[in-house]
Amino acid sequence: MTESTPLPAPRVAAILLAGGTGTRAGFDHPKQLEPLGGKAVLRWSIDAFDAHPAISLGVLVANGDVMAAAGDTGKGWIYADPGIERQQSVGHALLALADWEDEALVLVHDAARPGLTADVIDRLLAALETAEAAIPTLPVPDTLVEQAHGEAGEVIDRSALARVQTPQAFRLGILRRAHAAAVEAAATDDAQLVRRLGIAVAAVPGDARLHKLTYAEDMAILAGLLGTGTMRTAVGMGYDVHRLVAGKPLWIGGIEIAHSHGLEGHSDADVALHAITDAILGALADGDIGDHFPPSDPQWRGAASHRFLAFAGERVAARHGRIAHVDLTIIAEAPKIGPHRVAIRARIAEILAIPVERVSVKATTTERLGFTGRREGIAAQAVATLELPEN
Ligand SMILES: Nc1ccn([C@@H]2O[C@H](COP(=O)(O)OP(=O)(O)OP(=O)(O)O)[C@@H](O)[C@H]2O)c(=O)n1
Ligand SMILES: C[C@](O)(CO)[C@H](O)COP(=O)(O)O
Repeated sequence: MTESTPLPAPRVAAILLAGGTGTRAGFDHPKQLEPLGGKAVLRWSIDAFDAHPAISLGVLVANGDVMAAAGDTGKGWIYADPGIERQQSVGHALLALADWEDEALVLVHDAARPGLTADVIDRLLAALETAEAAIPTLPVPDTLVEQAHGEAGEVIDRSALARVQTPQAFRLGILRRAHAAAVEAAATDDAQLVRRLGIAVAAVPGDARLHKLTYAEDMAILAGLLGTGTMRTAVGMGYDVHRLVAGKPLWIGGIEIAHSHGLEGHSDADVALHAITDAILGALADGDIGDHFPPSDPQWRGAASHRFLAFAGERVAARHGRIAHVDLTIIAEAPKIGPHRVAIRARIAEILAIPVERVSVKATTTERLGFTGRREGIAAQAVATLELPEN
């Protein structure tokens, strides 16, 4: 009787799909390049595969710009051009693995899922000891209903459903067959194609951290899940002055106040909104109001200043930050601000799309001293407190 020798462990390749445009995320660059915790989203998966001892080769499917931004890769990586759809991108990666044996194993992963862990890879590879294909899944936490024309219909039994993540793990020969058979038939993932061959797909527990970046708001979820969501507090201050002249409308804090004089300026001269705009830009270290809306530019002549403030608020949102608080002090001998304070608070909160509780409006005189005391002008000071992601 001859003693049987154990078969050598199959080679394992990783296919990392970073060939999409990220249309739904709406960034001005592919979503896989969005920074997360100090590195691009796709870099998280590269690093996770690099760190896993079982994986001997990676295939990065990406165009030249994305590849360049991915930076240096550790263990062997080769590259493949993206296809029009995800399925074609996988097809290109399989061609890049043409000299690999059918018995090898392959993990197909979305670069848009940065929270890849060694545990998930281990579970998938363990499942391939007895199955030809394996995917990570998670239970469905919400009640599910059919819905049409804004009306909820029948409840769907969620105990029979699961959410499918990536990486998806396959015996390479099986994945090749599945893709060859599916040239005419699209599928949203690779496991579907394998099931169409009549081959069973094992389900292993997925991981909440494998949440997919699909929409811009997924970045905040990922930051929380991956522990990169540490925020820093940034404080900015703004100060502005405008001259009072007779017979002009007076705009302060986004509302018009009846008064004998109004403020003079290139725009509507809303001194309060200008101060807050500068405070927010200051906290962002993003220049000042004049950099973004130069007085020399005729398009801002007479402009309503709520546009400047809304712009500053949008800059905060674009950085995935939030406005924690705005504190405004208006310095005027006249008119009295007190009667208008509630309306000004509400208007500022509305422009910035934040709760009114995060807006403070105060007013003071300078006891008839100085230019404000002589009613020659009105000044405003503002302090903005922002919470911004560390990265
Ligand atoms: N032609 C494509 C399309 C998608 N992908 C990749 O497949 C993964 C999942 O696709 P999806 O989330 O749909 O990404 P996008 O196609 O970029 O997103 P969108 O549909 O919003 O444009 C992503 O990592 C994406 O980069 C790819 O490699 N090649
Ligand atoms: C592959 C996938 O991530 C599994 O859940 C998913 O099907 C991709 O879907 P998308 O609509 O192409 O983002």
